[in-house]
Amino acid sequence: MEVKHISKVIHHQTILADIEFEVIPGNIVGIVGRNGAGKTTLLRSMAGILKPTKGDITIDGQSIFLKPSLKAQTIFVPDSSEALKNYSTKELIYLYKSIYPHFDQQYLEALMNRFSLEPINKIGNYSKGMKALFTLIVAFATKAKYILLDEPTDGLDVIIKKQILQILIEEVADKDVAVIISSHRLDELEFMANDVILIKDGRVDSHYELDSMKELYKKIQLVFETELPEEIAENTYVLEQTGRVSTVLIPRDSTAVEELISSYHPLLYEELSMSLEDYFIAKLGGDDNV
Ligand SMILES: Nc1ncnc2c1ncn2[C@@H]1O[C@H](COP(=O)(O)OP(=O)(O)OP(=O)(O)O)[C@@H](O)[C@H]1O
Repeated sequence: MEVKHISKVIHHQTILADIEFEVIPGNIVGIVGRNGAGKTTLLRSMAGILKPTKGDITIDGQSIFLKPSLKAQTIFVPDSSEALKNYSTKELIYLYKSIYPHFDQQYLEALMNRFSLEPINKIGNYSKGMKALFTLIVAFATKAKYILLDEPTDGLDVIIKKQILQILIEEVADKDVAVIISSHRLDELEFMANDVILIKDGRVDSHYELDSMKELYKKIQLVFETELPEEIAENTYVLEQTGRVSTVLIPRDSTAVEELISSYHPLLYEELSMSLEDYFIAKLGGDDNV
């Protein structure tokens, strides 16, 4: 799937501006950004639900807006299953079968069994976690190639989250599908996604393959006789400072910053492993929820 320079303007407000990237089956792509950055609008555009003001979404080179049958290769799972709450599981399966020609009911039933989900007369009566699991299982049962998930693990307990992560990873490893996830949970994305796209004010601020991103920065712990020298604070990203102990990020290839640090003779200089979360906190400024 190619996202080709899409822009979306709603009521004279630019929600998305010139977004471009490619999604290759076999990958999990994380879309991160602060509230209101445009993640949901982007996912809904990729599913063909919203038509961009400019640009196009193509699958194998063909526009999903000019060839609507291609939309059956995508499924968008919203962050709240409110819209589905009055359906029974049976009705929902019937509905999805009519939209997705390759819907795999056997697979759905096998996964429902595995996660002890009984068929129900009203999906709204499932617990929040069961609803999330069920909608995810249904999404994979559609056999769509591009699964678009809006905050799939938001508000779920650790056990359900693990189950969801497990299904995601198994699906992508075994089948020719791509999963595109918007999430605030950077620690989970780090575990799952190979590709991370940071959206800021409707634009792609940065797009990194996880491994190459970790090569850009170095996380170090520093201890000085007194508190962190101001000159160092100004030339690094300070992640944390407790008394004389500071944790900072520095560009990996910057000898100038390394020299600056050593000129202050730290009592301790230790490299720590860097997480995706560290990077985004530095990039977006001091907020765990990007
Ligand atoms: N139909 C609409 N009419 C007017 N404004 C809209 C519409 N849809 C989205 N917006 C605006 O576009 C911006 C991006 O919204 P979007 O829901 O895509 O962001 P998001 O990154 O998914 O946010 P969140 O993390 O809070 O879900 C917001 O400022 C929102 O108010």
